[in-house]
Amino acid sequence: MTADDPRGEEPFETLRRRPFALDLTRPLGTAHGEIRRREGFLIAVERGSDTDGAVGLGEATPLPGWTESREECAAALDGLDERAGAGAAPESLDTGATPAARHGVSLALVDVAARDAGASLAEHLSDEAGVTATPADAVPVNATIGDGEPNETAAEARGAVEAGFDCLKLKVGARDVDADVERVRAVRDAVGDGVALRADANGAWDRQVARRALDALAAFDLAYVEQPLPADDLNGLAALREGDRSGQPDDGVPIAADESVAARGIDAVLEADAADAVVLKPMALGGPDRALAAALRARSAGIDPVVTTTVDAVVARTAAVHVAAAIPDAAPCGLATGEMLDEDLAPDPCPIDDGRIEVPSGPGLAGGAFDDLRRE
Ligand SMILES: O=C(O)CCC(=O)c1ccccc1C(=O)O
Ligand SMILES: [Mg+2]
Repeated sequence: MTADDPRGEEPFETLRRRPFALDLTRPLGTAHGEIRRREGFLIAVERGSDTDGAVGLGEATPLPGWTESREECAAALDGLDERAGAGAAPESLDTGATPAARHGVSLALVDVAARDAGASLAEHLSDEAGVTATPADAVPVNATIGDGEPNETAAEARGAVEAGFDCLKLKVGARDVDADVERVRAVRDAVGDGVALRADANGAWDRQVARRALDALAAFDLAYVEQPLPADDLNGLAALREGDRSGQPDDGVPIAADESVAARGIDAVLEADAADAVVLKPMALGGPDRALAAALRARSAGIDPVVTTTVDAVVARTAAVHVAAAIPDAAPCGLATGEMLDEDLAPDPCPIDDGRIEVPSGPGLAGGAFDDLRRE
């Protein structure tokens, strides 16, 4: 949108929201219990006197543990109806307290702004963030494998590699360390050395157990262990990175922070030297703009950003693909979560092929792909 475009001055007067609930095909087993169902709100913003029907689309799909509850999200969105103009909404929503609500509204606004500019969301977000590199046409993704028995876990891993994934993320921490070590061993044996393996403990361990787990898992050449300690234990994460078995820096299993970033913020995680990689969930960080800003801060600190979802519906998943595309040379991202859902809000404009997702060229989220949702 250009400065002399009068539409740019016009507030978004209508903000609509529609609740949805989507079941997972089968529960995703994590150390925090099973994720079975995702409930959220589809958001649409529309200019008051628009004649061209420009509608921006967003999604707020809260997941307690990473974001506010559904009730808190609904209350935050309800509060907006009383304010003048949805355009000011992201600023009036508290990123820390209600990140999913802010995600929903800010995504809808950046979607319509990108559409006005004839740009893809990735192009628009990278322009706004001052990224000079052209967004990627495709992003590499990891397969996500939940908790299960060793043979089940290995079979899923083999299936993912056959489908073209060369990076797998396994949930750990739901059973004792020895059992998880057997699961990781079974997967490594099944897929061989050419596949990158990540493990996600979702904060299940204390410092002593985490040390033991990392020492035992060192044999399997893991790309990283995600959130081995509770979210708030930044000093514990830093200590795990320091005190590996060999005592040699850079010789231990790398550590990724996920819940810590949502709970404490990217700056605190970077300042504490708590991680080698950071897992960024736009839904938990208050929106695609905030997630990209966090990714760029991590990058400039020499820490790898990895964009993932909270098992969101298709609108938020597509937005997360654009965030990943805007990060120069992003590592494999946790964006292959659409297939976990039994049904979705619309057909997926981002199919996964050979471990990669092609980024929709736009405008906005995905050109006309969500036109039915915009009209509802
Ligand atoms: O990162 C991935 O591969 C998929 C996303 C994922 O694992 C996840 C999904 C929902 C809630 C939490 C998490 C997590 O990363 O801990
Ligand atoms: Mg995680």
